[in-house]
Amino acid sequence: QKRPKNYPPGPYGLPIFGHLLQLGPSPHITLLKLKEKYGPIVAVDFGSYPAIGISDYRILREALAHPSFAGRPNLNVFQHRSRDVIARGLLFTEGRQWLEQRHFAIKQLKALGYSKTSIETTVQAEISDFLINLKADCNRPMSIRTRFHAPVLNILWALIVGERDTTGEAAMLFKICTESIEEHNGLASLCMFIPWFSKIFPKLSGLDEMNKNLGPLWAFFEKYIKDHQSTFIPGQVRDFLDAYIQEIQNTTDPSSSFYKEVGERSMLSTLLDLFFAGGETTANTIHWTCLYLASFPKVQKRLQDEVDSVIGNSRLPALTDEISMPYTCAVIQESMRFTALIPLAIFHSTTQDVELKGYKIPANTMVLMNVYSALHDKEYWGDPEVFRPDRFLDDEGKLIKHEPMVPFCPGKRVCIGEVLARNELFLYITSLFQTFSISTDPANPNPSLDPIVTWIQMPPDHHLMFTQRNS
Ligand code: HEM
Repeated sequence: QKRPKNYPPGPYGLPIFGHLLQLGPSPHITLLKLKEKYGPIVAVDFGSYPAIGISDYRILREALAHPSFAGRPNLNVFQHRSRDVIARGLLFTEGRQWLEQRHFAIKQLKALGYSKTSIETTVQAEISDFLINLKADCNRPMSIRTRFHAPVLNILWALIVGERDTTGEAAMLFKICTESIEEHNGLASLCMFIPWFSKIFPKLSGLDEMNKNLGPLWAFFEKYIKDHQSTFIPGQVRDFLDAYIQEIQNTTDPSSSFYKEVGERSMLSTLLDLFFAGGETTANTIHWTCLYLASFPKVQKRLQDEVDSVIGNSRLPALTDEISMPYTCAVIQESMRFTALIPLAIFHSTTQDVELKGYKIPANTMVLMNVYSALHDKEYWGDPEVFRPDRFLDDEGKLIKHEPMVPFCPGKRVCIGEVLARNELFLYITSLFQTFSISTDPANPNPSLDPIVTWIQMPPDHHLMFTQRNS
């Protein structure tokens, strides 16, 4: 692709690889370093894909709000995942297809109460079961690596297929998929961005295995889809899946993403999107918060004091408590800031030629929204590498809004699960620390807080000890 005259500056790259090797295992950190020499908008090539990285929260907000930056790159893994020649669903699509799937998902999830207090009872029931299970394992160091996945997925499951997944099969299948992404992370990015690499080395690249692992997950979803199709009564929508089936039945426009077979493929991909986007993210944020509070006992004690004085120990935490618990909210905010869970958001792409801060960026340029750079901006935060929830409170103890706080990427592609995630985080964190004190493993009292970087920043494996309070 020919670059326009005032394309953003950037370092020299290698033939074939572009800057993939230079960007290393933590591209968000490398982009921050490149910012010192080239400024906040820097050109880097991801193998065959020209890309720009944006590492300034003001420019990030401007780009995220602009429709020309709301595309997604057309990568082979997204097509494989959709079992089609183009990506389907809503997470990795753009244009009309994305808008249709996004509007539909938001409308239906709203109708099912996902952003309202009506989801509270479902979350509380899930948490109660989760706490009972945890009590059986308390007072000894244990790995919590995948502990939060099943309860978080169950909440989505209840919304989407109308029942809890009591078998734990969904959580297990997701675990296999995420572990294989983790295992093949480096090579997988080579075959994502240098497509012929995966054709020559399908085994080595890990793409084969990742696709193989998706098979049982697809089959699992298909079982539920078939079940719903055979019991669906038109006009009687029980859950998200029913609403989708109804939409497919009502669609007569052959160019719609809900039309017939395309509609069925879109349904499967949208389901996968909701579970991947909603499960891993929320479960890992709860995990990170437990790790931070075990590592910083004074913060934990202050949070527990607030839980004790506002909620006590004779009832379950409720969403109405949030307004009286600014310190707890500040801890959750700081946990999301400190973690920068999705450090480069999900790759964006320009949908047409566009100008940003005087630079010309052609259509189909991949855009790396460096969320990490905003959440760790040294000039703004002063001490971004310190875990300090008080930065979210003013002198009167009220919550402060900060412009660089963009963990959900406000703008055209803002996370559709933000409210659900925030509600879940509040209920999980308050319930956990109402019931338990969490400490580090005496054999490893200062566990590493360095993340394992894949598309998200995962907590390293370590052991924590849960001790029941007021027992
Ligand atoms: C702490 C939890 C969560 C975090 C930090 C988070 C963060 C994000 C981020 C950074 C994006 C990318 C936005 C962009 O591309 O600019 C995103 C997209 C998305 N999230 Fe979340 N998310 C969380 C929970 C959830 C939940 C619970 C759901 C389920 C309903 C969900 C569903 C989605 C979907 C479907 C998208 C794609 C939106 C689109 O491409 O238009 N997320 N999320």
